[in-house]
Amino acid sequence: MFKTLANQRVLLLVTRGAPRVRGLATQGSSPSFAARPITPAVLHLKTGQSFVGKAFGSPKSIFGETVFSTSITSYTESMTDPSYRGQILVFTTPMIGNYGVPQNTTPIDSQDVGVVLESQGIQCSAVVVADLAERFSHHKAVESLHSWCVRHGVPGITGVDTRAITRILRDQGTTLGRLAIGADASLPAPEVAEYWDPTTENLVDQVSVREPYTLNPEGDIRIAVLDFGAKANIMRSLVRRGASVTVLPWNHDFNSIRDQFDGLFLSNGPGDPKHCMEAALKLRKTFEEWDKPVFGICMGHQVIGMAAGLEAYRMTFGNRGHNQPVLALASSGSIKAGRVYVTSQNHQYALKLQDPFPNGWEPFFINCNDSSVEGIKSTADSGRKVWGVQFHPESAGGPLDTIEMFTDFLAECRNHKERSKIFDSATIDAEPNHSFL
Ligand SMILES: NC(=O)CC[C@H](N)C(=O)O
Repeated sequence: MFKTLANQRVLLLVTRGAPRVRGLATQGSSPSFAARPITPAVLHLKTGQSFVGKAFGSPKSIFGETVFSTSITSYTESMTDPSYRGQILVFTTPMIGNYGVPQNTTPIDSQDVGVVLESQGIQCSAVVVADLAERFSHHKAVESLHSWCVRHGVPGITGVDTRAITRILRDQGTTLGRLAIGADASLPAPEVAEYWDPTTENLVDQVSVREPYTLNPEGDIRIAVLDFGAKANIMRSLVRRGASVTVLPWNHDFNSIRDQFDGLFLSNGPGDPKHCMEAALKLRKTFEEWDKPVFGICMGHQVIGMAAGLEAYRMTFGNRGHNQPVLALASSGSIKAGRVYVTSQNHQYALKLQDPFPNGWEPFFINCNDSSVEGIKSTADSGRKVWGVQFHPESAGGPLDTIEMFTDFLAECRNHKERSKIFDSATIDAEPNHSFL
């Protein structure tokens, strides 16, 4: 009796659900679906393991660094994050592609950053999914994950056990890989020496903006962004809070123009932070001579740490996902000491927790899973307002637990600007009046 009722309920749900699914199909869903011919693909790891599957996206073979992400949504945002440059991205979520890909352009005006996703195109070298959704459905979707990858020349493999790959990567760490497509898939795995290691290159230089540009020039405060491979949502988060944002190349001589700005922001970016030592040394000079607020995210946080005298190291498999818990060790603005915040992350390197911390600096956040440093800040008595966080407060995708850190940063920039105005007028008033001499 119970069984029959339960079955009826299931049937009811199915029939009730059907018209809604048909309704959606008229907009933003797969056009007429035709099965693609099967192209073989193999993912080889430098350590000797190989995984056989089916190709999708661009039919070309590539090398890269194989990493895994535990995020369950936002494959479009992750794939356009410049920090994934040079990486073969394995999604642990079994089915990827269900909601397709949106149009990635917005009308460019001074308030907008010109893209809907995190950059103009796909940044990772390849994607690895257990089960590619060939059909998609979303009101904003204009194409499938497969066709988007074809347009951007990015290959993918599906039909492989991403749990098995992830367990290998968790045990042995992020590993160099080769995705072999089509005829290449029947060739033997490459020799160990053939694997290309993207971290030997300065990837930041490949993704950073070439020429400075300004968004929202009417903003009440001027923020300079050093672009190490910035996600678009960082610029959106600053512009939406009223700031004028000038994006500069990662190695720009900020010190020569710093007086035009009310604050400095250092973005995320791909690869090994040691390639950004030049920026860290310039920033050290900034800290010595300029007391306006500075905020950095991910690579930006690592550069702040190196400028402060901390060391960056390579983690075993890094943290990539949208569910990383971090514990705040200090209070600052919207952040309260003792609280745990769930964060979005994508990094392979971290700052070393050293004891004692350099003078004028303190740990700000710590990762609840692996105790890695998740943030640093200048101490209250340092005379500076500087924060660096390893996670992404702007998320895209991921939780918005720490989004108010942008408000905190801009509030400090506005405070500093106001204080300097008062100080400047007080200085002018206090100047001796020589007119009677
Ligand atoms: N998202 C980032 O900025 C990453 C920083 C650096 N490339 C790392 O992997 O640690």
